[in-house]
Amino acid sequence: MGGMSEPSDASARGVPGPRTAPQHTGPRPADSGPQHGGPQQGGPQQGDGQRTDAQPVDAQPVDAQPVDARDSGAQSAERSAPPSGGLRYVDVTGSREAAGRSIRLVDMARRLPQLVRRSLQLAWRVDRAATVGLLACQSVSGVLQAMGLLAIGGTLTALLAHGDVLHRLMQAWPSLVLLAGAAGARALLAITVNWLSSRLGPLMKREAEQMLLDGCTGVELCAYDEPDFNRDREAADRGAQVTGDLINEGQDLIAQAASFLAGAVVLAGVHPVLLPLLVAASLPQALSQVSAARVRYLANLRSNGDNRMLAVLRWHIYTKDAADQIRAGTMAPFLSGRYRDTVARINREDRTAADKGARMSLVGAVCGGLGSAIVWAAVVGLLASGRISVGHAGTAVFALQTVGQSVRGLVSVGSRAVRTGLYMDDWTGFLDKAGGFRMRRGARRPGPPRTIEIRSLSHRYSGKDRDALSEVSLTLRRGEVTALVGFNGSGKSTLSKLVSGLYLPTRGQVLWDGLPTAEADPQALWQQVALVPQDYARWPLTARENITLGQPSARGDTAVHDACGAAGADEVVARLGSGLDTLLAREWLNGEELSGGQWQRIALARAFFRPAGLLVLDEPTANLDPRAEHRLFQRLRGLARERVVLLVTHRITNLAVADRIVVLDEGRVVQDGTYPELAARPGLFQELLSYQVTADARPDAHEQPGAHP
Ligand SMILES: Nc1ncnc2c1ncn2[C@@H]1O[C@H](COP(=O)(O)OP(=O)(O)OP(=O)(O)O)[C@@H](O)[C@H]1O
Repeated sequence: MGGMSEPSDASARGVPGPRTAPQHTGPRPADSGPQHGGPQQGGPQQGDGQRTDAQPVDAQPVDAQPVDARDSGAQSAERSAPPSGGLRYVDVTGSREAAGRSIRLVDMARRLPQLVRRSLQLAWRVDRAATVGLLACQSVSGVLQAMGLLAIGGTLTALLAHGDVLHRLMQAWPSLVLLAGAAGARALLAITVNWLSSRLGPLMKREAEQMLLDGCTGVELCAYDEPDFNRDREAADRGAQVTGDLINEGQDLIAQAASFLAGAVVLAGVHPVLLPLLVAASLPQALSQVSAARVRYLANLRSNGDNRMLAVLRWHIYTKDAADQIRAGTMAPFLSGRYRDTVARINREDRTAADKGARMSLVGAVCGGLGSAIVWAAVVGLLASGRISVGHAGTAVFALQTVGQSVRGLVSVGSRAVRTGLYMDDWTGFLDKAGGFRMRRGARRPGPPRTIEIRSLSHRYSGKDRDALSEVSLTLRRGEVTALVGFNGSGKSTLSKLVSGLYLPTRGQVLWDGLPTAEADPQALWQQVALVPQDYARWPLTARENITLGQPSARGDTAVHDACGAAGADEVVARLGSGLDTLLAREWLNGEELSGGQWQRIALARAFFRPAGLLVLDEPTANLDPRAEHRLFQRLRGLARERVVLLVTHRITNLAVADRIVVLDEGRVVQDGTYPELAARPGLFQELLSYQVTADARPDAHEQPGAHP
């Protein structure tokens, strides 16, 4: 832990990113609210992904994959972007580009009702009263707008009629009262709509996040080995964050549509030719707006790889994790240079898009101006030919303005809503997809295992062309410590995860007292698992919570102290300012930082605290000092008395504690026996032993480097 780690690809993108990071040392974008050590860069509004009203359609992120993972379907424009020193991100499916190209007027018209429905569904789920209130306010507001426009007509007709001024004013006053009343009521309704929307937006966002979290915790662990799953999960996280915007956009759309309808009804009443004429005249401008939005969107899409690269660079430049290495390695000029080159490419892309968008807007504005001139000419023509009265002409002026504004508003809000809808698609798509990985195992609840039988087990990770484990058969027993040894990549951790039921075997079985892990209730099974993985979590929680994992024992702190004693973590806790109540987080989070070895002791205490029938220790002493390591191995035998213990370690000399040693090589069991047996038998174990003994015993091991010739 604590080494240089890259941000997740979503944290690297220029859009609202995920807030998920398993450990407080891990990277995460800055939009994640209270952070525990993640990057302060990036965040939700980076680079081209800035979501502003002024820029209605922005970047859709592409999906981070190493460049060689690109498939033939990747037709993304990112291919043409110059690589950023080898590593770059590509859209493996090209789906985002396709989605971007689909921003057309007709697609918008098709998608908008769907989006409004979707936003209302989610709103209904979180707050029915507010949803009903919103809809009611919008409907009433639309009706009032139509009444207001009609009242304008009545007022103008009365004021422009023949007769004395007093009489005309007397005729006009009911319409004037209606006009003022409608305007006042609409203003009040607008405030209410605003209030209800701001109440609903955050609720919807949190609900969407909650649904996503539930979706994620309920999937098989193997899902995380699927590139598609990871890509979709991060995209979904961004989608969850924009769900709150959808209510505002949905409301804007409803308001604009109501305003359009009100104006249209009034305009149609003035003269039937005016409405179609106005809509036809507004079309070129609407088309140019949508085209300009598409150009910006696609340009942002082309820069996405570079934007992600910027976030990766920022992460490494900003954070403490790499700060020492940047200094000691004098890397700052190199990293800044790469950052500057990447920024220059993005700027070029932005400028081209801005120029093209401006040209399109200009053409649209000219066409719009011509269209308006035709409509106004029609009004004048109708008035001159006596087909409409002066009062009607006045009404037409206001209605024309209303309809024109709402058409422009519909297009502008529509393109924003369509963009939000694309993000939302990622969210809903993921929730559906998570179903594909959702845990569907049996319902039988295993107790503490007496034996765990691994029967002809093979396992292959997704996308790999060879098995990580092949035809492994062995039996683990309660009261025994079984050690797994072998070279890096020989399959030790994989086997420990299969034994723990975290993975299900591709072939063969893991049987807990005869019950296959695939048929056991996973939650009940994991109640019986105490696991210290190689990369254990450093939860930004109190020391107590770090040990109990939020599941305290009936024995209270006594059980916690016992576990600490067994793990050597009692010394760590004793030095903490507030003992078990100390927050184990970085100082800027008001916590206390621990060293790597101190963390490892806490992780061990966590496992020893758990009343589980299987204890799995994967490299449990990698960070421990020799004394702590020695003590741990001394205690292991006692711990094994009531448990099945599986130990993965490279510390061969400490293996004497194990009842049985299983040697793995390239996913196969090549040796199996006690320490004395294996030490005496030629084979891989002897070889491993010889390296360690030789390294420790080498006379030159303790000499000064300068003493060598
Ligand atoms: N999540 C994964 N997805 C794909 N391949 C994986 C994954 N985890 C491990 N592997 C592959 O499976 C093989 C076995 O890995 P495993 O982690 O089990 O080895 P190990 O013996 O524990 O290694 P080490 O001693 O380095 O910890 C390796 O080739 C590794 O690349």
